[in-house]
Amino acid sequence: MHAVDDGLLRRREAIGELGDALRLLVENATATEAPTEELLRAAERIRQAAAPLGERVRTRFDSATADDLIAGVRLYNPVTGAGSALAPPVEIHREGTVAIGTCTLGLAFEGPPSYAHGGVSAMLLDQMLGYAVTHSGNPGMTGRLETTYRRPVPLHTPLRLTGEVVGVENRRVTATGTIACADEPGRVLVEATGLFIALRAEQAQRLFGPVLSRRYQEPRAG
Ligand SMILES: CCCCCCCCCCCCCC(=O)SCCNC(=O)CCNC(=O)[C@H](O)C(C)(C)COP(=O)(O)OP(=O)(O)OC[C@H]1O[C@@H](n2cnc3c(N)ncnc32)[C@H](O)[C@@H]1OP(=O)(O)O
Repeated sequence: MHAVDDGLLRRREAIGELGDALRLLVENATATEAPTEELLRAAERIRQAAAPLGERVRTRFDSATADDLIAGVRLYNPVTGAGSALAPPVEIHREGTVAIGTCTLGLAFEGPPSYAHGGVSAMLLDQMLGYAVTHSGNPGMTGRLETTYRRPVPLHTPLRLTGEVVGVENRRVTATGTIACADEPGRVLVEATGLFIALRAEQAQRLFGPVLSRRYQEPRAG
């Protein structure tokens, strides 16, 4: 169990506030039919708001200070992260061995008119399967993801997602998942089967060693 001090808690709440504001901005900017001049004024105001946030930033090799990689706290995950403008965000909990996710997709996720983009559905399912795989105690990276689109996924409609591990064979973990409307969970819209590969120690070190050692071994410049 990791202790979370008040400062960190407050920062995480602030990141969630900013994420909410960004998601509202993205949805309104996608849905807007405001006059053209208003679009130009908004663009200028948004650039002004973005500037101070860009004054002190991290590189791809620095995890966010509010994250906890060991405990799996990832505030900018593009599917679940409270701080991500890209995330619906999906809320995930577990019911037995099954991961259950809930979200509603806005117009920013549109592919075919009024329905979700197929790549968005694949991203959500990759996350659901990855979550189930991680919590099964056999974490790995996605090696293959096969997605079957049975029916289009409606926007502005509460969705129910699932993810579940169905097989473990040495370093290969197979998981399946679904997307359905929350009010009709038995009617599958999209389903996926994924193969996740547990990393060898040497692979994990090569891929994630630099980020982990910068975060957990080297003192950070204040
Ligand atoms: C508490 C925390 C909670 C937090 C929750 C977090 C949720 C996280 C959610 C995250 C969700 C998002 C998740 C993401 O988005 S993960 C990001 C997307 N995935 C990647 O970027 C992975 C890129 N690929 C690689 O890095 C390597 O190819 C990997 C590591 C996957 C395998 O490495 P490598 O290529 O060196 O393989 P190996 O030599 O070790 O072979 C191992 C075994 O696997 C078999 N094999 C390999 N590839 C495939 C394949 N494609 N199909 C079929 N089989 C395959 C292979 O034959 C061998 O089998 P066997 O001969 O032993 O039988």
